[in-house]
Amino acid sequence: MKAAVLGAGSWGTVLASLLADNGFAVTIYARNPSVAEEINRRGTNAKYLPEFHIPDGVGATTSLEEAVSDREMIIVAVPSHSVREVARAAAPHLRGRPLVVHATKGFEPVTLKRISEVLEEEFPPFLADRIAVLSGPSHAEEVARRSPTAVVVSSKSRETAEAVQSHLINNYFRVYTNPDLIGVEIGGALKNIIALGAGLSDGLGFGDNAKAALMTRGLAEIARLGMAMGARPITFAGLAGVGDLVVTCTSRHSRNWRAGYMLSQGKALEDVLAEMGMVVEGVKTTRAAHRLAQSYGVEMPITAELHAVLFEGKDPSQAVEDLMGRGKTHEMEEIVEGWLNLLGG
Ligand SMILES: NC(=O)C1=CN([C@@H]2O[C@H](COP(=O)(O)OP(=O)(O)OC[C@H]3O[C@@H](n4cnc5c(N)ncnc54)[C@H](O)[C@@H]3O)[C@@H](O)[C@H]2O)C=CC1
Ligand SMILES: O=C(CO)COP(=O)(O)O
Repeated sequence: MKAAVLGAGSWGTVLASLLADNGFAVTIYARNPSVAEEINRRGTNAKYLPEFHIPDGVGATTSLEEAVSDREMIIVAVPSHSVREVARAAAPHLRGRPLVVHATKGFEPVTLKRISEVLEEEFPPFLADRIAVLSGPSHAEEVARRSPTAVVVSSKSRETAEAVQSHLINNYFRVYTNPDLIGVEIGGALKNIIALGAGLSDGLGFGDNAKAALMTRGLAEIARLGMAMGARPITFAGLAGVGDLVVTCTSRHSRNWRAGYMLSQGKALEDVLAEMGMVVEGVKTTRAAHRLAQSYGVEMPITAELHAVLFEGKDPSQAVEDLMGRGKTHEMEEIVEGWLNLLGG
């Protein structure tokens, strides 16, 4: 079986290696020729995964045509702002009916569309039921060392989700399926906002109470927007919801947490992003979620405060004070309502 992975960053490289472990011949599409050459010659991708040796069975190319033609499966692992451009360029070269799995956590910045919607628009209609999302708590650095990981795959088509599950699952990578495509995509995207907040909270010297509060109330607003956009509330109790939230808010590998921490130390956003050298999806997703919350009429106080800190120059300590000083409210009302709607509908 032959697969392609589009995007030679940390996640694309590790997913390609996972597929090679599962017996696939894999071609990574790398935009940067020196990265493709390093993967082919030395079996490394040192910028993103310093000590990782890419297994045999993985090669790289800078030709999108060579990467995608004649593949059983194509994994899209570029940042959310690049998905449409890459998909549009790949579309004319697709042959057969490959499974198309995206591993991108975010929304398209301008249109606010989910990534599977972008792929559906750019790929031929006969591939619409072959599109899936892979999400859940999965830092590339840990999958690289084959540390036990559990993730979730969703698609409009159960057959597609189960086919992807069969191709990706192995003894260190446990793959579940979930029929709620919208919820799985939204959980993976919105958790990055809360991770930025967790980094800020830790950097400001707040304790575990503060982080637990942020994660739990963060999950409440993720679920609130998710439900408004058509997700099932129960999805947010699973790997794409609470699972990913836990890993991203507590792991030293988290890019979004690290960015939040650096911001708390007084660094400017542009400097933080330049220093990271890797995509920090939560920044663009904060902007997207803030706009989505307004258009769906959903309250997202943590997201709104982070938006003010990132883009309106608000002092993080003031943001915390304003969050703590909000009017009194009830904890679970909207979630319970969502459940009741689900049970009734
Ligand atoms: N790193 C991780 O542990 C995980 C990342 N993800 C998600 O996967 C996506 C990619 O993340 P990472 O690999 O961490 O990012 P990264 O910053 O390590 O790598 C991104 C790669 O995409 C390439 N790229 C960007 N625009 C491109 C374009 N127009 N054409 C071709 N290549 C392009 C870059 O050159 C780079 O190689 C993000 O949405 C992220 O949220 C999801 C789960 C885990
Ligand atoms: O989505 C991820 C892990 O599931 C990676 O994002 P972070 O590196 O910000 O945690």
